[in-house]
Amino acid sequence: MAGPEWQSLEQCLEKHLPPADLREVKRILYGKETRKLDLPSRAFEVASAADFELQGYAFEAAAEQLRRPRTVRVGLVQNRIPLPADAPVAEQVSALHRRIEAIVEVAAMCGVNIVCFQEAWTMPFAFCTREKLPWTEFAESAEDGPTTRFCQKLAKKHNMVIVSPILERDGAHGDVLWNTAVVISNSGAVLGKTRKNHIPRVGDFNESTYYMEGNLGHPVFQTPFGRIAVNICYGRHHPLNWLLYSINGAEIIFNPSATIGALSESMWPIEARNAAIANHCFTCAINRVGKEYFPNEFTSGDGKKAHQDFGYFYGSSYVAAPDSSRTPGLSRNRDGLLVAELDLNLCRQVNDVWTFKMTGRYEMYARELAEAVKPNYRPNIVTE
Ligand SMILES: NC(=O)NCCC(=O)O
Repeated sequence: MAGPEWQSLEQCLEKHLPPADLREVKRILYGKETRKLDLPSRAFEVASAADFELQGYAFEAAAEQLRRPRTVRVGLVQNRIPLPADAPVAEQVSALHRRIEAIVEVAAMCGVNIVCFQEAWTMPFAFCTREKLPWTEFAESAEDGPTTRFCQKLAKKHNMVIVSPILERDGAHGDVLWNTAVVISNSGAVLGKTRKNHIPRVGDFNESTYYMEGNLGHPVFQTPFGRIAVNICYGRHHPLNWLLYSINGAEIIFNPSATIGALSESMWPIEARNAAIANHCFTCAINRVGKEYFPNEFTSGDGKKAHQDFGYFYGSSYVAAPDSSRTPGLSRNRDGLLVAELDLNLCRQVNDVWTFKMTGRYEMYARELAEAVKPNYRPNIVTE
């Protein structure tokens, strides 16, 4: 499996396909072409000096007579950890704050209204180790921890909604941990929080060692820039999880993730895109970048040798739209900011054409599911 030397699917297609073939391949793999955003040259200069990639695209909707365009710019941030995983905890957190602050400055230059960071962005993705200390020391209060306070300042300064996925320490309930995304309003107030509903039990993703499945349901946050929800990482494999955010009115669903190539790279371009189509909304898939090495070896419980890394986090963050179009991905190997301009009117326009909300048989599914979860359920299999 390719590591950082393989930059991206897009770069490979562009390098090898003749233009006519490339057009057709892109039509199928990426849908209607997204327009390149004209971002300020200063933003590109700052991004380049700070060694991160900047890309911008716009999704368009048809003009309506009664509604004005509902245009919003989202920013997706992917990054590697700037310090090694065995550096002191406070230094790692501080280095990540500085890195994200620099990227958010550029997001502000690009007119971003809502920015979302990657899953557990203030720490290395240490859940593979199954060790408690020092990793649990990265957990913070969602309401008033140092990272939330840091994000509040940024949100207010840039008039930007910030989605900040962290490892949460819940002091009000016995100091337990959660995998949480804090949503901070552009006013700087904490609008609320949402928790990861599905915990992976696959490969080295040993996350149930640290926290349990979220207990906050499927909240949707009304912001001045649209209704948003956060489906954290492994939740993207669960169509009903996306559905319930959509049923609660989400127009944009962020999917902050941490996932590796050997496990999920072939699923990555499909799942968030499919969710955008199936739920008539925009989805924003964000993945971290690079390899993270841990001080102590761990095994994957598969009879193979112990090792000190998880595998390769392949970045490739992208935005998908309800009409099946999507942006190209950020690269697999660099920190990056993807800016996407969305016209939220597209959600209802596609809904009116494809009518999934109208043709979905929710009452039938609800009835049958209610039966299927009963312990004495007998599957409805017809035999001769
Ligand atoms: N962080 C996380 O839930 N990763 C699980 C692996 C995957 O969903 O690809």
